[in-house]
Amino acid sequence: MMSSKRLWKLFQQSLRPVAHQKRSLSLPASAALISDDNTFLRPSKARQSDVLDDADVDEFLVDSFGRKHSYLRISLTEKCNLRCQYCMPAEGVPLTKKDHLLSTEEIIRLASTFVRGGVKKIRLTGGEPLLRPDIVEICQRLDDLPGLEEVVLTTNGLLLTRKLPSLLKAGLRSVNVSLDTLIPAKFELITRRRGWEKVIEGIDAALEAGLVPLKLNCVVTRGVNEEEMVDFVRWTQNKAVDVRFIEYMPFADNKWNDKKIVPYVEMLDIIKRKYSKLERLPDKANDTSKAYRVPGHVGQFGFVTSMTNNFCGTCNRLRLTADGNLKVCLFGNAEVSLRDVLRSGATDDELRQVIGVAVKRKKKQHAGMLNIAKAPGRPMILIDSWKSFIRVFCPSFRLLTLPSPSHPVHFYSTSSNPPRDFSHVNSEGKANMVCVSSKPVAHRKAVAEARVAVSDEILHKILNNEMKKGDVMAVAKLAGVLAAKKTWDLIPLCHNIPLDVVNIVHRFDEEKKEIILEATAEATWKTGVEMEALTAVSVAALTVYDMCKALSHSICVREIRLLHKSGGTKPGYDIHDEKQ
Ligand SMILES: Nc1nc2c(ncn2[C@@H]2O[C@H](COP(=O)(O)OP(=O)(O)OP(=O)(O)O)[C@@H](O)[C@H]2O)c(=O)[nH]1
Ligand SMILES: C[S@@+](CC[C@H](N)C(=O)[O-])C[C@H]1O[C@@H](n2cnc3c(N)ncnc32)[C@H](O)[C@@H]1O
Ligand code: SF4
Ligand code: SF4
Repeated sequence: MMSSKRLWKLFQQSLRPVAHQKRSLSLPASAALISDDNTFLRPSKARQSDVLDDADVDEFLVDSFGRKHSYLRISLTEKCNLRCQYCMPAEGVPLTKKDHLLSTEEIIRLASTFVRGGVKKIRLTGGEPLLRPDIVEICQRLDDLPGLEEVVLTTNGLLLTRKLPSLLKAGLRSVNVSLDTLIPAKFELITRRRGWEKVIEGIDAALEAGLVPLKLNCVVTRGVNEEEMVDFVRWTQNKAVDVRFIEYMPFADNKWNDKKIVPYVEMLDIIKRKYSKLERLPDKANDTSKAYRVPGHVGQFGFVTSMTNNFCGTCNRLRLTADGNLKVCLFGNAEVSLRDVLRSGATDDELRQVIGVAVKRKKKQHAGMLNIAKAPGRPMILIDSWKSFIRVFCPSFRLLTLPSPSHPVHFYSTSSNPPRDFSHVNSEGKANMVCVSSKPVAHRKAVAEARVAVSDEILHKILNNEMKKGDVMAVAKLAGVLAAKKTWDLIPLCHNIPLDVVNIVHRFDEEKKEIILEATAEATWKTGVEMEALTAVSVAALTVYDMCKALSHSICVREIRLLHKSGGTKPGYDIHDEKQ
């Protein structure tokens, strides 16, 4: 069988001719942009319409509500050169170690898996994406991916003037720039840094380069900038900008309470006081923004209403954090580490499988305003939102969600500093299901026992089958057999083994007042059945408890243990040998 490395190499090689061919295409007049050194910029890929075509999205990118995910947002870094009050603490966020972040190659590899699955648009974000030294290379290599229609970027604009020419050459198609105020001193207050003039320069550079309409992101916060909205709307008179007023999103870590939110309807009212006649523009499918225009203005404005009027029904977005976690929802806490899956040498199919499981778990909509406000982490900068929670409440916890039985390669990692001494968690903190593909099929047998200590009265009633709930031992044995068959469902890293037989017997030790349950499991397979035998007696013993608990709660399940194990390649185990 071809190794995944070889497969990947072949895949990359197969991309090159296509990429070269694309660069030699003649430039459509509308896309002809001239850079500052007077050379033609890289042609943007042609798009049929403003709406992403999601017709050919593969099943693994379709969630259980039928939403097709054709839009991927990749956070390139957690670092930022601003400290916006609503986003970051003054001291910045704790940074992930460099080798735990996705490398250039890993970003491209993961992106290509998504793109081959039907992703048409990739937005680079962060942190501040322009701080990533390889941003131009990433842009260019993403643009080379056949099937990807556009690579776009969200930035705070500080470094935009400097980086824009090379980014455009690399194929960047559009930019969203964040700007919350038109007053330089207020900029410093909101972002805790200087640089308003640089952002304005960046905006002008983008407009001059023809990136119109240029989307501006303006987070509106009560008591800070809501009165400035009319000034922004005035800006749209002569500038080809689309100012999006964003409802401030509260979350536990940004320490601002939800009273800071200015709801969409209130924002609209404030603007209408100055501009009474507004034109409501049609919203594009999957748009986060409700669009308006003052009649006669060149530009437009809109509202991103995540808090009061969610747009989850048409959500087509997935996110990749800088350390490689897939977030299926901005506000979801469960993340799957695609970096870990990738670094374990997974094939493309395995990656797709893992992504598919996560996508299928995507919720219908976000958890509502109040729950969002309580959510740990910083959803907008795409850092692992559970890190802080786990560190505080459960420092040694590494495996957030355990593997789904039907999807063996399914790693949920929450830490970059894993323990070293667990056999089923390797040195990178990954869940490690032992591969048994090379093991021989052999007859295997295991016997386990459990003891249940009961009162005289209970023992007497069981012996005489007088318990009100029914025949205790018959029910317990049945429960044990069912449990054995479900062992791989219950014990996370157990294999699914086709059992030949499970047999449970019991005897009474009247002197010790114990019921002794003994389960034998047998299979002809590649791996042993001791977990099946142990699960069988455990559940049988618990069922005895359940059947009898009306009479006493001092029933004690004890000594669940393996008595015998044989078959396969390793020497057998027998409790009697151990005693000798
Ligand atoms: N609820 C929710 N809000 C989002 C999501 N993505 C972006 N937003 C909001 O949109 C704002 C602007 O984000 P941008 O990075 O510019 O991306 P965008 O507006 O989605 O980008 P395009 O629609 O591609 O232009 C953010 O501040 C969020 O308020 C999302 O998936 N869910
Ligand atoms: C997290 S930033 C990353 C990209 C870049 N640093 C920037 O600021 O554009 C992406 C967008 O999220 C927005 N954002 C951050 N925190 C937010 C919050 N608490 N509520 C609403 N939007 C927020 C920012 O204004 C920005 O437009
Ligand atoms: S919103 Fe963007 S610019 Fe502001 S702190 Fe967050 S990541 Fe940095
Ligand atoms: S909150 Fe989640 S489901 Fe709703 S639009 Fe955002 S990412 Fe999509």
